[in-house]
Amino acid sequence: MTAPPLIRLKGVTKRFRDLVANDAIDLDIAAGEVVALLGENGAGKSTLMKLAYGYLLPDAGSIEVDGRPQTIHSPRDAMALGIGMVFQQFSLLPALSVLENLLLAWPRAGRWRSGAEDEAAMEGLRDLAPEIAPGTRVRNLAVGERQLVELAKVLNLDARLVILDEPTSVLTPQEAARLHRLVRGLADQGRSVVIITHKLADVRACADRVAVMRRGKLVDAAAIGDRTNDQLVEAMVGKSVARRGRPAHRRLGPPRLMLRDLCCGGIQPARNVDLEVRRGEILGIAGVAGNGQWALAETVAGLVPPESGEVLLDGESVARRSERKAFSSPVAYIPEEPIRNAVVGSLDLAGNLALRSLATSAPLPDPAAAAARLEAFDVRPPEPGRRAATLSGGNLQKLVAARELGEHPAAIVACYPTMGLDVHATEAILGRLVDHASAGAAVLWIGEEIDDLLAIADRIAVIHDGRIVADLLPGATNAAEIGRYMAGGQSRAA
Ligand SMILES: Nc1ncnc2c1ncn2[C@@H]1O[C@H](COP(=O)(O)OP(=O)(O)OP(=O)(O)O)[C@@H](O)[C@H]1O
Repeated sequence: MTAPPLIRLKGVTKRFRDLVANDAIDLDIAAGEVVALLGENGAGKSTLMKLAYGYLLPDAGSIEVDGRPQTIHSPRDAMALGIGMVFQQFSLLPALSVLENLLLAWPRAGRWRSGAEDEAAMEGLRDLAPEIAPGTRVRNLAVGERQLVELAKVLNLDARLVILDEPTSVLTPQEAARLHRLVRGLADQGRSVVIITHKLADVRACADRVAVMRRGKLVDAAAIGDRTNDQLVEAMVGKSVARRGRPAHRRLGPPRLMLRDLCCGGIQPARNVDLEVRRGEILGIAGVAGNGQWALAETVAGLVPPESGEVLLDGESVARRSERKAFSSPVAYIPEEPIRNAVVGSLDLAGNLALRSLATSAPLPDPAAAAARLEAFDVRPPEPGRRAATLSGGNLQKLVAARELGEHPAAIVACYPTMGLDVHATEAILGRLVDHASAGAAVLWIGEEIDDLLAIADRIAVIHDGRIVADLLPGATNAAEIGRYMAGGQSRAA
């Protein structure tokens, strides 16, 4: 007799009012198996895994663990069954140290804290990331490091099934490779992993099997060796996606956005940045997260005043000098983690589109215009009156793009604008950046995918430790060279 799967979802359905987020899904996950869960934004992946994790309850269908029916009422129930989940938004407390965060979730905590307990709580993390010191405050960790702490927290709960929700969207290529090895290591120990991802590289590197969702339904499930990448993309979006490259004959005009000896403060500052972005140019900035990109972007976008130096747009200073100016900056801005930094979850979609107008007392766009904007950016569902917090992660990202890229900005600062987006939406957003540049905008694009930067940016600057260490032409460099500059290996001025 064959052993039952670790978890079996049978006819699982979840509705949010009239929206069927999961429609009679059947899915088995065996012990020791890595399943990649794919699907376009809003397909229902996170919802399905939240059902397995007891964060949501199904409206119909059943869940079996080790062959026994279970009602998983809460994450606590899930953890008792050996099911753990690492979310897109982390649940660590930034003001506490790494060790304190691990102890807070430590299931075998005694009445009094002991050195032995500290050691045991840290043991898992030591295997994952020996370089992370227990006393470091979480707020001082790079985002990739935070994710490893979060993962250690889940593994400390003796999880037999680890669910990872888009774990590599914020990681550098090197960190992603480490995570892939780690996932394979977990499978070798007999643990199961579900990895929700938009990246086919993740699927190829570590999955045994793929399951593809589309509009709430499971549309394909197969061994990884039985599907090509083209087949997977087609299963996800229903049609093949044409890649757009750099337009061959774009004319670059005079410098439009100029950063002059710009110094930006903060925990990860940027120092003495001199950059020019010409009219019609897309300047890509590559770098490992936490090397000053955040400070640079917030300063250029006019949210934070510079420590020194200048930001000029068409010769005029756009650096923040007053509170009021922060909202009236002419620079369109997609910040890092837009879900946390650029959306008001309790406001409806129309309100979020109008945030700049609300802040500057400009007239509000009418509801029909808001609906048209949501349609144009493929925000699903495109309902202006819907509360933003009910959108999927990728659709929230599209909402911010719809606000910032919907008009005709003279300059754009876009931080990781395609993070968490499916292939289709990624192409749409990159296409918008190209179109704005073609119309004369100066685009500063802080990117996560080196291949995308190489394919689309006109120039790539690399930031390391707050300084621009290289200024490269895509035709004269490659991913390996950029990776070396990102790691601080060398420096080269343009
Ligand atoms: N709490 C909620 N209330 C109302 N609708 C919701 C809620 N949570 C999710 N939805 C809707 O359910 C659908 C599926 O969302 P889900 O987050 O599962 O998608 P996803 O495939 O994980 O997307 P992404 O790749 O963008 O993260 C979306 O249309 C979303 O707007």
